[in-house]
Amino acid sequence: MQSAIKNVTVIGGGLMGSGIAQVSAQAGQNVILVDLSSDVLAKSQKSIGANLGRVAKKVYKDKPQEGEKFVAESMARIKTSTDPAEAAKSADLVVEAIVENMNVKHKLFSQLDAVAPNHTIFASNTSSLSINEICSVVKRKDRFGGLHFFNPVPVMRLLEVVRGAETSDATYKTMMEWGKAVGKTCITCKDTPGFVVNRLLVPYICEAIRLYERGDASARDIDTAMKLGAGYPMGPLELADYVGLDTNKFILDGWHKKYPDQPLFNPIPLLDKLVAEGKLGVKAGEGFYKYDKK
Ligand SMILES: CCCCCCCC(=O)CC(=O)SCCNC(=O)CCNC(=O)[C@H](O)C(C)(C)COP(=O)(O)OP(=O)(O)OC[C@H]1O[C@@H](n2cnc3c(N)ncnc32)[C@H](O)[C@@H]1OP(=O)(O)O
Ligand SMILES: NC(=O)C1=CN([C@@H]2O[C@H](COP(=O)(O)OP(=O)(O)OC[C@H]3O[C@@H](n4cnc5c(N)ncnc54)[C@H](O)[C@@H]3O)[C@@H](O)[C@H]2O)C=CC1
Repeated sequence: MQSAIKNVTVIGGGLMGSGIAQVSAQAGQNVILVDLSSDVLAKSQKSIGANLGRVAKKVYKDKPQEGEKFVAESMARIKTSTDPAEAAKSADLVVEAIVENMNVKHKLFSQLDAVAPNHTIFASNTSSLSINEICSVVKRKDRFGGLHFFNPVPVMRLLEVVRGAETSDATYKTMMEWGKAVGKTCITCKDTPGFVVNRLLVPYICEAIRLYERGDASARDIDTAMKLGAGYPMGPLELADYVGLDTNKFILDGWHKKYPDQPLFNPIPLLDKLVAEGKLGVKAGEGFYKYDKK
């Protein structure tokens, strides 16, 4: 699948941004990966190299030399920068994957809107914020939408393409084509809380935490139940630890504030307690389970 997009600027070089940069470069796009921290960028490049190696091992199983060439060429397509404005100047598409905070996203997009070429499409990878609210600060509302990837980006095959109230047909079509070009199956979402996946996943995980909090079953049994009884690759509490309990809480709190009458979004005392104790899941070494710290 051809895409009109050739130059992609990915802003935020953390977990999601590095994955988005990887799949874009793998698909032959020129990428600039931006973060405020050059340490983060160095770490991202390292993890992208390792993950490309995993892909190469699989795709070029019997042709190690071609595998090495694939890794080297993909890596060469990724430049890095600590200057978002400068990096947006050559972009056909900007994908934002910075911290999940409306004010910070507003600040970034208004800065980019002033310098990016007219044709440049802006997209946010937000998992829980409204696309219409994020794009309220830019003039190019017709060239703005959501491109919501899933973690781990190189492995998860879905891309949610979110149409805001003013996203044009042309922008939507370009985003869908680009998603296909980077190897994803795209679905179309409206700008509703959590789009499709997180609107279902967040209440599901929260109900699992409430079930455990009530003492109805052990954490292990809840996870085993959903893996063996419903065919999920991870149980809900394992997934909560994997995503990060702070992220779970952040999303829940934001939605509770916005939709106080929706009981599914009510706060969960056990989740609040674990986060207050710093038990944030895999990244902290402990959440519902204990992990070796990386
Ligand atoms: C309240 C909730 C709030 C959520 C809100 C925030 C989040 C969001 O906005 C949206 C999200 O992302 S939600 C999370 C979505 N992700 C999931 O549900 C992951 C579920 N887990 C899995 O699929 C597998 O356990 C998983 C794929 C992770 C690991 O699979 P395995 O256990 O089988 O482990 P492996 O054998 O190591 O890996 C399987 C294959 O994948 C390859 N691989 C893994 N990581 C990779 C990476 N980073 N890059 C490239 N390849 C990678 C690995 O090589 C292996 O390949 P094969 O050898 O061919 O099988
Ligand atoms: N973690 C997950 O499973 C998923 C997260 N998302 C969304 O993706 C976005 C990023 O999430 P993660 O990658 O998990 O976060 P992360 O914390 O791993 O990475 C964010 C990066 O953005 C950088 N950053 C912050 N402000 C910046 C700015 N103004 N300019 C340039 N860089 C800046 C930080 O230095 C950090 O490296 C969030 O909106 C999140 O909701 C979406 C799908 C899944």
